Amino acid sequence: MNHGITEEFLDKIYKLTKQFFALPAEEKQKCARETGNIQGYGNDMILSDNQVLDWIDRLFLTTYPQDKRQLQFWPQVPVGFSETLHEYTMKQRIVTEKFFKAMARSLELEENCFLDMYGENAIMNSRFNFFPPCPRPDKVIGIKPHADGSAITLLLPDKDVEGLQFLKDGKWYKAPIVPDTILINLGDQMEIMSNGIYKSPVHRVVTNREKERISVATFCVPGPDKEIQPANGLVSEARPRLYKTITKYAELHYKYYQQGRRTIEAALI
Ligand SMILES: O=C(O)CCC(=O)C(=O)O
Ligand SMILES: [Fe+2]
Repeated sequence: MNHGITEEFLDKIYKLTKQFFALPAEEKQKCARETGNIQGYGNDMILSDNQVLDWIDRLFLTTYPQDKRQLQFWPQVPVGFSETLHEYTMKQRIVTEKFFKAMARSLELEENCFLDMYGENAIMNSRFNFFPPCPRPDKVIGIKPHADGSAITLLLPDKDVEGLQFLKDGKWYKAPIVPDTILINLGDQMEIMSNGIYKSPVHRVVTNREKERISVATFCVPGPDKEIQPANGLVSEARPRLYKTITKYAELHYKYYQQGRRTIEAALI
């Protein structure tokens, strides 16, 4: 996609992410998540005793709106990390707006139709993922199968190491590596707004024995005050409404994810 973010800039994010995860543990711990808080650095959150943990370390930061930032979790090292993340966030805002408008036009809807539902108070969360080499890739997964709970996700997958796979017709397909490209993944809330015309794909990340892998996913989530529902123009007798009106979907999503269930089922009429 022609997103107006240069390859050099994406490369900078890629390098800073690698540098952050390469820091000694005690340095990363300065950004450590506190119990009950999703923001910060840590491994997979534990919600139940029988949960199978994902093979992953991550740094999760709310980047937008700016007053939702918890800057105590933003790394001081590597130098430039926080400034670059701020810059990336502002660039991503522009991409998001263009994308929602293009999606509306593609369905012959009024241009701001999705953007209005997404809202002025929409939230952006950036998750920096690190998958260490895994001695048992046959047994352990990096991120369990899921569809994103966002409206859309801007994803920067690793430039060199594969791992991301998409499910189609019961089979897993590898996402090809395309360096310095933002992959826009549709989340469940886009599926709902489009009344199921666009689907949020199920995907997972597999581990490998030799190489570490990183990725940066920015989840673009409608404002907590917003009601998300199929756009009026996409509901007709021929195509009845498929989804309920939902709010705060992202909160529900995490619980469903850890139980290995698809959240979208909760939204189906
Ligand atoms: O690591 C990747 O390529 C995908 C990450 C992902 O699916 C997620 O963070 O939701
Ligand atoms: Fe995902």
